[in-house]
Amino acid sequence: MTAPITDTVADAVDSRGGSRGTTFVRFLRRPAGAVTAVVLLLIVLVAVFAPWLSPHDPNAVDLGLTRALPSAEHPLGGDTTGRDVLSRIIWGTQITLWGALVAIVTSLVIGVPSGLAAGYYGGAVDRIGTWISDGLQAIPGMIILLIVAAAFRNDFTVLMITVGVFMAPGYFRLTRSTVMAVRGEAYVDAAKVAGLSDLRIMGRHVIRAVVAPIVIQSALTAGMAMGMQAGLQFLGIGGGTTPGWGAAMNEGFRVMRTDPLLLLWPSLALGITIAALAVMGSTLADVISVKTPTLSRRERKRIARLNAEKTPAGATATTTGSISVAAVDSAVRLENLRVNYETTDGEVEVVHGITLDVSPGEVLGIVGESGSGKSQTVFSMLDLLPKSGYYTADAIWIGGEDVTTLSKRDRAQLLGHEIGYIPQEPMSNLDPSYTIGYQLIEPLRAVHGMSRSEARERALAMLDRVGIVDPARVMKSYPHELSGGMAQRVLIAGAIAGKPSVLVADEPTTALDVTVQAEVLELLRELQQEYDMALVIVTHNFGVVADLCDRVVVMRSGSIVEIDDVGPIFENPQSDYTRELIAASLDGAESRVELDTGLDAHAPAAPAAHATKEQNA
Ligand SMILES: Nc1ncnc2c1ncn2[C@@H]1O[C@H](COP(=O)(O)OP(=O)(O)OP(=O)(O)O)[C@@H](O)[C@H]1O
Repeated sequence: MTAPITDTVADAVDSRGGSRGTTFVRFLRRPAGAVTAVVLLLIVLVAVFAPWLSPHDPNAVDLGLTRALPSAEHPLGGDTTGRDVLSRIIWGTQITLWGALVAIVTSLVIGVPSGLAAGYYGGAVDRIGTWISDGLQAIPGMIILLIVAAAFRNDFTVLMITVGVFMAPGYFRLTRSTVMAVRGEAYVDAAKVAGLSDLRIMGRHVIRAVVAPIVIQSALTAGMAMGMQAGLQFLGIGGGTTPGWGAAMNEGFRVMRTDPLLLLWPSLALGITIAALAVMGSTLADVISVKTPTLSRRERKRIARLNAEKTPAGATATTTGSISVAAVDSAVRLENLRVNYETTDGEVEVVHGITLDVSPGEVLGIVGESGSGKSQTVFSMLDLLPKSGYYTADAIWIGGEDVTTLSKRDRAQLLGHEIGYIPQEPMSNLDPSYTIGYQLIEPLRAVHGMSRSEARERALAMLDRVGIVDPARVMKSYPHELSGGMAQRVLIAGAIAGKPSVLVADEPTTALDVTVQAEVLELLRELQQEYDMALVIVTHNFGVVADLCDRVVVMRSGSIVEIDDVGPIFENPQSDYTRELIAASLDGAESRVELDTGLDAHAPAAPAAHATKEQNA
């Protein structure tokens, strides 16, 4: 038996040095992250080394320097009272960063513990915390700041502490909602059961969930605090003799017409710092939320090779399912297909080595409960897995050719030619900005090399064929003008326009009104027979299976539990799971026969209790 693929991937990941790098490393790998890190580091260095970097005393007045233009000795010139602008900007960096730090620490100290307590305990603690937070937000902060400035003689640090108090509700709400989302997690219960104190659980386990959002929030709050600080200084509050950027902007603003540079320098300093913090916040959010970095093609091949090497000689990989015809005679054949996703918890295998095939002209149903791996199986067939996922397979045969040897590009060429695809959600698969005609004609021209008039003719014919009443009008319509049933017919028309030999339909009726489901299934059956296509239909409805399919694959938790012709599956299911699925699917549903003989011939809901293909033919 082969080693579990996840072990091998873990090995591979470890061999690359930890779980694909820390958040910080991933942040630095992004161009925006690297640039902002460098910019912010420089700003911090300027602030720390201000006494050494500043060429002059920032408060020293030299009347000869009044409004002086930039020169070699004073690279940014002099201000309105004859002080060196560069020195004041450098010292202003220190003041600005200090102010932001004071405000953030104050917000953190107030907002995070109170948010933790409110989210963790809920009830009265939460209510009181929320009232205070709402109350703080309702108070006009500027008036309080003016009072504080007057009471504390414009003390800059006290003012920034006050700014921090007004920013604390942001941290409170963020922490509270994050904690609420995790407080019911099994690991929190487990910690409680283990007898840990609430304080310890919050401090050790729950706080971990809030660290990432708080770091992001802090980057944004720092920018806001700097903006407020500059705003206050601009209004002449909290400035004093402190060489702050806001005070410099105030001065520059007053002489903007005659000495615009005096406004430019502090504005640039503030703008660059706030922009860097904002970009850092959004890049961090990106890095932290998108925790599914993709493995390169080469890496995936290496992992597949490592797995193969781990398989003992003579042993074959565990696989479920079976095949019915020789590979070259099949329309599609999957051999030992595995699908993996990279998640925050590492590599997860969601399809565990399945083998199945479809003959030309055959209808194969893939059934199973939600999450059983049906869609992942067909996405692998189509090579349409999302970036964070990948498959490995001994072979995937399409039209008698093993397509795993093809390049990504050649593989894509099969779509629309060899394989057609009908998705689950018709509306979201049509572009709202283009007419139906454009969306049908474009692929026929681009993929099938038809002229505009040929493509238009084919599109009209296909729309007519799928039962669209006024094709010429629908061609001019936009998706929002169509009903769900019409949209699905349009997509079916698009899928078969290239006359594929295999049509893959992923729950094609799930999103449709129950009254049109049967019509769409009927249409699929007709088209499949008319074009003699193999049809792979994903569903969790055994009624659909009974109605449409020749053979059925029953999937559960990423494996095939049963694969057989429709007759035997219904008459004598081998697995209890299949039996339960049939019972659940058909329980209480009217049969198609009952519906067809009923009053409304067009109202056959979830098709098909005990109907068979023969009965419906
Ligand atoms: N992007 C993803 N990242 C991680 N796991 C995923 C991702 N997409 C799907 N999965 C997992 O793969 C498994 C199979 O999903 P799949 O979509 O194939 O189920 P399904 O049988 O088609 O279900 P449904 O009938 O609900 O569409 C599920 O456990 C799902 O959580």
